[in-house]
Amino acid sequence: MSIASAASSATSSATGPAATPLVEIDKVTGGYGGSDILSDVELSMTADQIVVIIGPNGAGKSTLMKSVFGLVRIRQGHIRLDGEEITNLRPDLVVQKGVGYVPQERNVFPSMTVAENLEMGAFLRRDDFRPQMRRMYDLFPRLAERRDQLAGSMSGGERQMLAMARALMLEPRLLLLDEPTAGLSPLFIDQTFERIKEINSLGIGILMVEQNARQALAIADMGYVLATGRNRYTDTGANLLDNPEVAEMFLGG
Ligand SMILES: Nc1ncnc2c1ncn2[C@@H]1O[C@H](COP(=O)(O)OP(=O)(O)OP(=O)(O)O)[C@@H](O)[C@H]1O
Repeated sequence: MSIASAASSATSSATGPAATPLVEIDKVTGGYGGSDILSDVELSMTADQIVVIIGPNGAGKSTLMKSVFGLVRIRQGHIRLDGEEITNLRPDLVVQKGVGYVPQERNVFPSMTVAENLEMGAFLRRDDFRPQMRRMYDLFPRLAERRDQLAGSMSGGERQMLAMARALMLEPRLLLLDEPTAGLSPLFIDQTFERIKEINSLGIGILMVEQNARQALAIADMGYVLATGRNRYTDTGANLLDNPEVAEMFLGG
């Protein structure tokens, strides 16, 4: 499916009378090995939304993202993608269902060029992926300029762009971003949030964890505050920014 057709189907499903959520995390409890990190966590979003997860260090934000991607053992509860059960599905199968995941670190192949990284991102495609590659170069002109440069020699911000573009090569309907602005300069942070809005406007749902919580909530349709593996606050991004308790406890006053 092209990005354009993904956009139109996402828009119609999100605005239809009984829109199925793109992602539904339904009372999920789970973690690593025998110990639970997440307890009864709930989250729901549609394909037209940007949803941000914030919370203190160790709250389980990355674990929640990983649980959608099949990297965490879910002991109780369900995760559904467009109504289809994906609870504990293997990551390679989650990718096939249309989920892209950009982890916080080690998200590009440093010894490969930009172009080779994008080709690697298209590994599951049987069709001609070059049109999508051109779309990525349009979306991230910086990558086009540096297509023959080794990813390992690029700046942090450029690597983040490449990691996002690589995840988009399979034209996912959901993009999971774990701290996409971590370690970036203010200019790159602004640019990254702009790109994220642009990707979302193509009909791709964005679920992201962010430490730059104020800026992330400012572009978010919904925000989820997690603390000690549980839902603490759930509201629109704007309302969370306006909530004095949230500001004091989770946004640094
Ligand atoms: N692979 C793992 N095996 C065991 N425990 C883990 C693993 N990854 C994370 N944890 C633990 O799970 C808890 C939640 O970690 P997680 O990375 O989800 O938190 P977070 O909210 O994303 O934190 P931060 O903001 O610091 O990145 C922490 O106590 C962490 O030590």
